Amino acid sequence: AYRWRNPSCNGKLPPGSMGLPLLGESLQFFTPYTSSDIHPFIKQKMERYGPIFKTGFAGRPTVVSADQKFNNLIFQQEGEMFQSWYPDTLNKIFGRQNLSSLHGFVFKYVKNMVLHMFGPEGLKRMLSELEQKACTTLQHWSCQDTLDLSDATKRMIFELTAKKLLSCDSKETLESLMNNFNSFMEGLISLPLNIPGTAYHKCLQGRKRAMKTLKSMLQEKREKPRKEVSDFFDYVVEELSKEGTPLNEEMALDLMFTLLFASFETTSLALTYAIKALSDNPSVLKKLEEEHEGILKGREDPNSGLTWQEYKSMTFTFQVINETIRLANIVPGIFRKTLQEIKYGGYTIPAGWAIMVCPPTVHLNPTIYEDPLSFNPSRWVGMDMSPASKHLMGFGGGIRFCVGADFAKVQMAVFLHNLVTKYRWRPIKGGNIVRNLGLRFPEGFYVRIMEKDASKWRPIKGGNIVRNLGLRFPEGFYVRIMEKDASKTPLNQVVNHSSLC
Ligand code: HEM
Repeated sequence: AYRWRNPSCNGKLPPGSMGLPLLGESLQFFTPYTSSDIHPFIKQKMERYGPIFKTGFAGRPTVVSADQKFNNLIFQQEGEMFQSWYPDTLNKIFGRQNLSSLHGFVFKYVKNMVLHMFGPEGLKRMLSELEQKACTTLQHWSCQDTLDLSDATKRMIFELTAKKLLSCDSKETLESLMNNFNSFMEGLISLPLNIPGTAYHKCLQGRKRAMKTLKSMLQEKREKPRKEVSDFFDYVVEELSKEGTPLNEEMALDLMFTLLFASFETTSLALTYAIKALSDNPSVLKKLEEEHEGILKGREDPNSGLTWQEYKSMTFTFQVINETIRLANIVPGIFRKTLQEIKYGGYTIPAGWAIMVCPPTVHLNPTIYEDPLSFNPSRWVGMDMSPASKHLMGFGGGIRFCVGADFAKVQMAVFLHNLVTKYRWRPIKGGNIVRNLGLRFPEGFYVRIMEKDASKWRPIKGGNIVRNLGLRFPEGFYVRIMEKDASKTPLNQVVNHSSLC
């Protein structure tokens, strides 16, 4: 305990406290919180010790950095002074392979995949596939009375990613893979107690089952390799068949699992956050709608799909995405370990210590972003929009910068384009909507999102009700009010609001 609390060092260690032996201050760090602000634990420590402080995290002495210059040094010196590192519990969960050792493959293969998809023909196909997925998903969503946005987005991105990575179309396989990933995610940040019933146990079981599915898919692919490489799994199979390749089957499976994990949870969270932020900020939504309506108006053929030029012209959309990445803080901590003794800012950090770069401390710093907690995409006008700028590290930085960043942005932009040009929605939570609407609908009524030409539905006419409802539907939109048991209400039997008041 003494040695844990007083680590040896050839100089002055950053200030801070180490917490309990081994456990350190992990529990405080993982305390859930509901605000969009910096984690209260980090905030408290920064106020007390400044932007660089020491703590104990996941069994390791750790230095947390909220210092911009130090963050840059950490990203730029990857492989020299610092190296990617994940807490040991994560390595255990992810299998025997250290995730870091997969970096070379990840980089090469994801680059290949992206190049393949984003080549001259690939690009067109990619946009059309993404748009098709957005259209079918939104159609499905609009047929439901209400939906949990976070779950629904997750499902959509998972299906899309599984298709691009594995060409997996089978509903059952997707369902089972997704369930296993969900179990995995739920226990990823939990106490490592491998006893049946615990979240950690479910997490390990989820991973085990998902790996089994991936293994049988890989075997199938190896038995019947395709002539043309069309998904990411094909690249892996091709590489496995090469003589002298350092990639083995176990690493390949770890890689597939990691990629599914790295891409679906992050992108779906970002999209959910964007839609929520748009709902909460009507003026931003209006501006976004205008940009996308403009794209539709500028088309010669109104039925043609999105083109790359159109995508590139989405200036405001990119600002919305940047603002989302800044505020959503999807990856709240990026981990490294020191390969040698580091001297910085008068402090000495011994070799072998963990370093945690904390992006929210930069993203929510009021000296960089005025009124940092407000969702204001226009703040990006004239700012460095590159996703790897020193003020935006949602996708990391340096050589480990997220290889899927461009892919994630295209997915988000295409989905938002289809959402704002064809649909309207309203956030509801339980019976709240009844009170929020300002009308006296009985508790339990729902408002449904509709396609613009819902002409068969009985209209509650005029802009008045729209304004009264606090909804921002343009004139001529229809609102369908349904009884709770909407499944039994025939489409043409719509309740007029006046009869409910
Ligand atoms: C909004 C969506 C996303 C966010 C916020 C995000 C965030 C990040 C961050 C912060 C890193 C740096 C990790 C580090 O330095 O240790 C990273 C790396 C990475 N991301 Fe993403 N990511 C997103 C989407 C994706 C997608 C769609 C893919 C796959 C197609 C992907 C695959 C990867 C990979 C392979 C790495 C490199 C891991 C390594 O080199 O160790 N990510 N991502």
